Amino acid sequence: METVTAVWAVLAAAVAVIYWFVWVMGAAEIKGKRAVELKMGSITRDKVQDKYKQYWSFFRRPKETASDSTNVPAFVDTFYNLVTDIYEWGWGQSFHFSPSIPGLSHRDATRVHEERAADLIRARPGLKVLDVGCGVGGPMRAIAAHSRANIVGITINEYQVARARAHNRKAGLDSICDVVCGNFLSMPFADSSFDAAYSIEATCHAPKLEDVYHEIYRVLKPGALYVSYEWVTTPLFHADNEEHVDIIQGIERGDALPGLRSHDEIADIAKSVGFEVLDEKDLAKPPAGPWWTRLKMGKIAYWRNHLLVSALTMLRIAPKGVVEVHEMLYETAGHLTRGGETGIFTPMHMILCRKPGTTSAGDSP
Ligand SMILES: C=C(CC[C@@H](C)[C@H]1CC[C@H]2C3=CC[C@H]4[C@H](C)[C@@H](O)CC[C@]4(C)[C@H]3CC[C@]12C)C(C)C
Ligand SMILES: C[S@@+](CC[C@H](N)C(=O)[O-])C[C@H]1O[C@@H](n2cnc3c(N)ncnc32)[C@H](O)[C@@H]1O
Repeated sequence: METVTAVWAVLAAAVAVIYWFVWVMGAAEIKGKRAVELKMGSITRDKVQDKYKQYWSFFRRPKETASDSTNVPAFVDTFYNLVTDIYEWGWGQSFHFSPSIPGLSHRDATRVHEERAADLIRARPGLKVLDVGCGVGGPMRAIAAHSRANIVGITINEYQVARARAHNRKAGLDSICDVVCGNFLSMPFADSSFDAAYSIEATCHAPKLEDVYHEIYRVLKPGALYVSYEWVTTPLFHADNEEHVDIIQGIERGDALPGLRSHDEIADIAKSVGFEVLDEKDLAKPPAGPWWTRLKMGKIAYWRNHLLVSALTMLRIAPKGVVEVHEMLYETAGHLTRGGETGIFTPMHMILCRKPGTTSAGDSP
């Protein structure tokens, strides 16, 4: 009898160990980050909690300084130091949403959404394409592999540059993918130096959309195409509805956004900097499958992750402050899900633009 119990105990322990490695730690094989490797970007271990407090102070600023947007890039940089590793570990190398597609994994649905952007700007071999707000380069690698175009990404966050470059090398795409650290409101690139550009869920961090669109317009060659997936409120949002306002403010606080824009502002802003608008639509609208189910279906996973980050912090493997950041993200996931379910918010309002003029790149198929 004791032997049977012992065998069962050994079997149960083996299953637990396999579960731990396959589900908890093993995710790193696909996503590139293990729970035990959670750092907080370029922030030193002892400064994480202070930086987290500093992040929140942005939302408590007095009214007089709220209109001063010069500190936004620094606040966004702090945010990405805090969240980049958790995003990579818990979501993957592409820091954006995508419509769910029946029969396809999240990974494949993500790739389809990224390839759609590449096809819209007609990315192809020999073109030099700009990725505005590139994160750790998930979209860049998918688009480079799909189109064989040369991609240059820009991100404000130094830590992401290092991560993106390491991933590019590992994927064997470093000969056609490059990443620079810089502010997309004032880019270190010459006028008319790119054949095409895209931005995926990144320009929402700009205090004024016209500033980043103006920069993109400047660095594009005449005739070049630009596509963006924008975070916006939809026509279903009502500013006099308390629940709506609560959801939108929750999204802004948990995602380092200086203020969400309305869907009907985007095309006017693009036109105001000189672009022709070729197409505009909410890619989340049916028949597209809901983008928020991936967030919602993970409740059990969130609790497992919460226990894991708490344990790693207690063991001093992860720095103090990771639990707070993880809790903030958990709350944000709730607000994003409500935004999707109510239909008042979309993270994929697509706008396709063209810089007027003629070029060999943008015009030919
Ligand atoms: C475009 C932006 C980021 C969009 C998404 C990639 C991220 C938004 C919310 C993030 C997450 C929320 C919950 C986390 C969870 C608690 C944790 O256990 C694992 C990671 C999360 C799933 C995390 C992953 C990335 C997001 C979905 C913004 C910033 C403009
Ligand atoms: C949500 S992530 C999306 C990253 C990438 N597009 C993707 O889908 O994986 C937003 C990105 O925009 C970048 N970003 C935000 N503000 C920026 C700024 N002022 N200049 C340059 N990059 C910025 C962030 O550093 C981050 O890489």
